[in-house]
Amino acid sequence: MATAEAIVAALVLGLLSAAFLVNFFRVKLDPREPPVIQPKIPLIGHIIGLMRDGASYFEKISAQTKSPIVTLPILNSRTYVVLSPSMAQHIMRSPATLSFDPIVVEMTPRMVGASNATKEIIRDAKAKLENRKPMLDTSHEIINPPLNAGRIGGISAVQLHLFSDAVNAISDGSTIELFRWVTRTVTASAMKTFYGPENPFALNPQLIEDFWKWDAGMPTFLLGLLPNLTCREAYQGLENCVAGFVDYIEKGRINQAYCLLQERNKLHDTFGISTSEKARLEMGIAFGFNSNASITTFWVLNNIFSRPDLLAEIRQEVESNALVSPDTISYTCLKNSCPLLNSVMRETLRMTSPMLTPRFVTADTIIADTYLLRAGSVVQIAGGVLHTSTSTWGPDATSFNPHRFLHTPSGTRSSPSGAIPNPSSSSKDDAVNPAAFRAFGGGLHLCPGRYFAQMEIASLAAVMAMAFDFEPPEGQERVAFDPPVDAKAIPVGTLKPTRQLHVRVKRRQGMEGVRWVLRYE
Ligand code: HEM
Repeated sequence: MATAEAIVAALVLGLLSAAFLVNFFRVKLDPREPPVIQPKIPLIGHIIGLMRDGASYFEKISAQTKSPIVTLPILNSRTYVVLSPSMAQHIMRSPATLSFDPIVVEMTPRMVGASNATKEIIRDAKAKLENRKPMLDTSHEIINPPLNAGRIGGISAVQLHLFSDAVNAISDGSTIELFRWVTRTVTASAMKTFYGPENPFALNPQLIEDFWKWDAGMPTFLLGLLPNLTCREAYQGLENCVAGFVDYIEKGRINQAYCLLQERNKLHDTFGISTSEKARLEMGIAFGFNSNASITTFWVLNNIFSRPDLLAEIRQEVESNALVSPDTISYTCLKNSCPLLNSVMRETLRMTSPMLTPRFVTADTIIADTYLLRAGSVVQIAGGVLHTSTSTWGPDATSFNPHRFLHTPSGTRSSPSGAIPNPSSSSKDDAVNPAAFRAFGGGLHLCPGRYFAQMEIASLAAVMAMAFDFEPPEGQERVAFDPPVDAKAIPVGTLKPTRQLHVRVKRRQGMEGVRWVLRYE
């Protein structure tokens, strides 16, 4: 009996202490904050959900509410999640207190394994006291203008030349794993274009593989889960690339790089960042150059080649409007005169880039004249939810519709049959709010590389469509298109396929001898 009483007492005590701990840690919410979605397991339920379901967890959250923004209590803090395009617009219009910079300060060093000292340099807390621009503002001013649409002609020409060489080098009838071929081709080319012919990846091509090993471990790096112990391959990949960049900087080869990289290197020198730490920061920007655009190109190729009718239409469009001589494709014509190709590219981004565009709340902020966002919290825009909302895109929101962006870069709502109304018959209500398309983020930090990225994706897709048929590899009856998207991944960027896709690349009949030229103008 005494033992039973002791057990009951211990259980009661345990429950009381658990209740005390939950209450002690439970975040104190203000009634003006967005509606709260309580997790099933107190304190950590949302963390478990996010780890388990990745970005698709937000779809589960969205199904529980009609509110345009919600509060998720996590431990003794909260995260706000935006679930509507108009609320996303409000968030993007408040960069003074909903800032990307603290996220960059926290995440960049984790991503590239930089030291705390570098983190503090990036934070540049003294800037205000010293009455000068913070380092990240200057960095922004260095990086963004040379990536503007009007200034990328030179680097685009280099990149397109390298793409043409890579396409012409494919031997007729060979079998390639498409994801690997595209990502490695784009990486090798972009590194040459941005860092010059003696870039570390050109001198040691094994670093291209190391880069992608690192890329595969990115969620672990960003979550700070001790990548040196928990994902050794990705960690070693990063360290190898960093060593390559150290050598590159020490040998003065950064002087061969595109202007923004040279200026950025000088800025890092001004702030006293050491060579090894500068090398790590190069990996941060190389991620921007290499990752999302190449993964998107893979999906665009999959989406076009898996639909014979679409492939025929795209070939017709390119041939009529962008083939400026029998072997030459002009990107300017692809951009201006190939609406179907551009629509396919944006639709592909909608389906595979559920970006979260996080912002840190630096001071209490009332948003949309209604909701209080508390200082010290993070607000994220659930790109996946916005990209698949039937009320925004129409009843076929979760499927690929190549015509969705045919008439406008923001997209048009589909009819119940899946048709996209053409502009003459469509009403204003059919136009999709531009804030619903989240692939390139938005506001002050809207991706500055988007013009370059679209040039890469459209050009590589067009030349592959013109040059090749994709046939099943030997022993396979058909090409295994449409590998499932890794929807449960924490969306660090464009989602990857969950399996390989092998294709036999056959030159098109009558075009066997063409040496393709991609040019910018
Ligand atoms: C399909 C390809 C790409 C996608 C989907 C993409 C997406 C994004 C997104 C979502 C952001 C954050 C925006 C925000 O928080 O509002 C971003 C930022 C950025 N991207 Fe891209 N990106 C792509 C390609 C590129 C390329 C090719 C470059 C460089 C040439 C690049 C350079 C950058 C830079 C420097 C930033 C940071 C902007 C800032 O801090 O203000 N991106 N990108």
